[in-house]
Amino acid sequence: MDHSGGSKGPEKDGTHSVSSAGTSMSAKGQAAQSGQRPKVKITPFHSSPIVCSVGALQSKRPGAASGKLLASHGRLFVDTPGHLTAPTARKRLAAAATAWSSQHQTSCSGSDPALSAEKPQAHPHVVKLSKLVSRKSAKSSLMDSVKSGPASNPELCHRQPGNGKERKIVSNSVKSHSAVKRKKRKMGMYNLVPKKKAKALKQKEKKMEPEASVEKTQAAASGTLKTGKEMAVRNETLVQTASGEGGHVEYTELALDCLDLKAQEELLSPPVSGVSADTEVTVSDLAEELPLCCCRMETPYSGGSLSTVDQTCMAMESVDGMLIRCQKRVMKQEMMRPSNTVHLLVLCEDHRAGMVKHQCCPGCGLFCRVGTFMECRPYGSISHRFHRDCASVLKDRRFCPHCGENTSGAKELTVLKADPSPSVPRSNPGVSVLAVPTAATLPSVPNVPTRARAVKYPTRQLYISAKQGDLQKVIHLLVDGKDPNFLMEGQNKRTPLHAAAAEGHQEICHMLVQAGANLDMFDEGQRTPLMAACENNHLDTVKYLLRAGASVNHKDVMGFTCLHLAAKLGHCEIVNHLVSKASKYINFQDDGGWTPITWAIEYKHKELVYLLLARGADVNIRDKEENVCLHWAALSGCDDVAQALLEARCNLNALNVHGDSPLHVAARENHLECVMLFLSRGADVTQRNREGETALDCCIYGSKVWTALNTNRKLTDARRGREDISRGYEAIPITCVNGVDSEPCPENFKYIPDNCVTSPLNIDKDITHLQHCSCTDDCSSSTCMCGQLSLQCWYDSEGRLPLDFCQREPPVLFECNHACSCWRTCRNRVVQNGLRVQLQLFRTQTMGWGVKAMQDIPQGTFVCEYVGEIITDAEADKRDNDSFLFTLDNKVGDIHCIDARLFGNIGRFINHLCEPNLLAVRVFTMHQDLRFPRIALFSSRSIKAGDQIGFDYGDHYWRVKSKYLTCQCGSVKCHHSTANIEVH
Ligand SMILES: C[S@@+](CC[C@H](N)C(=O)[O-])C[C@H]1O[C@@H](n2cnc3c(N)ncnc32)[C@H](O)[C@@H]1O
Repeated sequence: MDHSGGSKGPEKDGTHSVSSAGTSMSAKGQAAQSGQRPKVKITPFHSSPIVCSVGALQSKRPGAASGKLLASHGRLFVDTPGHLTAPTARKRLAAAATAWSSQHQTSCSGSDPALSAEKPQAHPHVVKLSKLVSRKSAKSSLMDSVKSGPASNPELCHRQPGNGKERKIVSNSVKSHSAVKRKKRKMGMYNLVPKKKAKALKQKEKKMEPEASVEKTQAAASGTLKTGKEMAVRNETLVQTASGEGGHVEYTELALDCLDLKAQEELLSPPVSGVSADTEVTVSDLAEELPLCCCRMETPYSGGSLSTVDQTCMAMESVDGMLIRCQKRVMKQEMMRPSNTVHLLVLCEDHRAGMVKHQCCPGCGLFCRVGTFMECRPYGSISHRFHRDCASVLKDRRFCPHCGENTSGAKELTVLKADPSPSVPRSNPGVSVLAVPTAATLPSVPNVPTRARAVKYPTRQLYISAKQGDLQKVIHLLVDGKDPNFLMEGQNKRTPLHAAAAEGHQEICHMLVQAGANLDMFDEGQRTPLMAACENNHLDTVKYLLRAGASVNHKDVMGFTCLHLAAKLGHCEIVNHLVSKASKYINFQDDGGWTPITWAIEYKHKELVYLLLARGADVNIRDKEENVCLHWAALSGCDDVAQALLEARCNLNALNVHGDSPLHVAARENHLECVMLFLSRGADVTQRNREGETALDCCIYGSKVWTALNTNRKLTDARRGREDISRGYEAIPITCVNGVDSEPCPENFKYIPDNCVTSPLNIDKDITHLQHCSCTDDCSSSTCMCGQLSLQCWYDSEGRLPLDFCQREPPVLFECNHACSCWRTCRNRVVQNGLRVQLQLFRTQTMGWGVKAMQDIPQGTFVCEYVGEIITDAEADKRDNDSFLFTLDNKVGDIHCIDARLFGNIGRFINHLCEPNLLAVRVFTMHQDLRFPRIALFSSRSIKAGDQIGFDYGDHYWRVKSKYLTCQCGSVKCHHSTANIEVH
């Protein structure tokens, strides 16, 4: 490339040797004579050897240098599933259904304003490209690794609801068993049966059967007694005052824990039919024993430590269609229930007392204190309360579910307001309306025929019906005693609640929950019913499950939360609801380190991305490959999402583990819009990844993305070059301007701040050969205070040469260096400190590029060094372009040159001035090999800001060059212009 700029004519020929008095340039006359192409070197010095410095040559002195609750809210039903007799279930489910409807009505909220969050403008550059260069998503690879299945996950195994629960139940039985041994309880698991009534019942049953299945109970009881004896059964006779009859009634209490486990199970569980599905059972199968109450039974609590929430009474009152749950604090953890057809309850003292008084209906488990209910008074003052529909039915005859007495003697009572009974004070602050309110909008519970179980279904039918949304059948099956927590084989061990939630059958969900379904059961993938509802976009079901107490922060085997699932699938309303309920989970990371917004970005759910941004999603969270959200936007090619992320301050220059920036990813994926956006935001187009690739290297050659990147790089280089041609290598940036023509900033050389060599020159840098200063104090000008003068300091306190510095025969300067005893900050170090004045490369009118001062420069100031490639004179002769040769000829040994043609600094652009303001001085700093001085340019007079700086190339130079070139310095005193030459 042409650097000569305004230079006129060829400059690469003519061998000359010229010297002048002040400064000189030399040309090789011998070479010219031998026919070689002449080389002219700038030699502004006299041809005298370097002998000026005091002691410079004579004093080389060697050696002188010296980083769950398993149960849901209000549900501790972790033992046996609820077994509902037909009327009980109907009643209870109807109440639940009423409650459901109200809840359903009140739960559906409107959309969130966040959904209408500000949407960023799409980037105007929209050009489609054809080919994608993609790398397998790290996400998929990580996903693969995560998909190893739940079996490998210890937490999953631990939480396997089926296994865990079964183990737990067994464990608890054993635990309670051993607890009996350890501790004598006053209230144990007593089966309180009035002897007489038991006898009466037996007689009645005898009359009624033969087909009645009392045998079953008897068998169990028999087993009970047998085992009870063996286990030292505690038999007690209780005496109750029967004021109505004025006599005493004897009750025999049998401790249930004296039963063997199998017997207990038989007593506490519904009859398990071995009949296959769809097989009609016989009449004898239909016969059942009359279930009597166990209001005085108590079961030790076995669910571990209870949370504060669960320390409240679980008693439910039914008042005018409203279910009201007592929330008083419980004092005892032992559980009670009115019959084995309903759940075990932890009760407050009031309700414990009410339970013992038979005020809780064995059919539905609701307390009978307000409203209309039946009262059986078998013995005058003894009151058994139950609901009309909850009476036990046998052969179309109805019996008190507490004692088995015929209900013909029972009376219907209506208590309009709170029972004045002290057990439940009217103003009891511990009683409140449940979070699940009641209303009348639930589809009416179908009328399940009492005892009409003509068909037995397998438990799995409950799952199927729940999935199909067959509410009637679900209720029927629950009434039939099917386990609502049954794990469906072949369906990832999901429960009926999973199935109902996944299909959005919230009314079935409610029935299942009411029947004891665990809200947070995991399937094989460690997913909960809430997750199933979220994944399938059933907002109402999600709302219901959350209100019912489902946990929102569970993670599945891949670490997904509900939010991840909903975000991945773009379920905006679900995400909005989840975030509104539990915003703290918005930045949860799954096993790949991805947050919900990462998934929304990757799957291009723009509205969802905006929603999550508005909700405060963190866009700079790193995934396991160190990607931030912008990497994923670049991968998906959504420039408007990328823009929104940038506005949310996502890091444009974030690098992942591969060293890729978002620009790399967008370029590789050929997403032009994203590439343009990133470039417009200042993405670093020169950034290299770990494979050394820039974004330009990653894209398709010749594509529009390639064109955009290539153009940008050129512009970037040009801009940077204008801003600082030294590329940051100088302490002060050197700007480049061109107000003359269209010539761009020079790029045909490599800017180097210090001289370099391209072939070995054996510069002597032996420290023992270095002159040194022994000053331990400040090195002062002219005279070293240490008294062992070896280096003379020419610089004044401002680091300038003195005004009387000999410009005609400038002395050679030796600066202090590492061999000296002084500090690095000593005064005798100027040239080695580099550029300190503001300079600018500018385009001259007649001399090509030149250099100007951008500040006032006092005389004697070090301005810059002439830096280039140090080559031998012979090498210089071989080179074509001599425009940048500066000879180091010092008459001491081999001649060398500095060629700044290929490697140089700002000095290479300094022109010749016939009235120079710079003076070239030979300086030694880090070595003192006299063949290789540094060429330092000092101001020979004061320079004004804006003045072009230049030195005298020497008469020799012009003698040679005048044939081809006339000086364009413009000085009235110009010695080398054509006119002046003619004058001379
Ligand atoms: C070391 S370079 C200086 C930078 C040069 N002007 C450029 O554009 O790269 C020396 C060359 O600059 C040009 N030059 C320097 N001083 C000049 C002057 N006084 N008159 C004419 N040309 C000059 C000549 O072409 C010379 O060969």
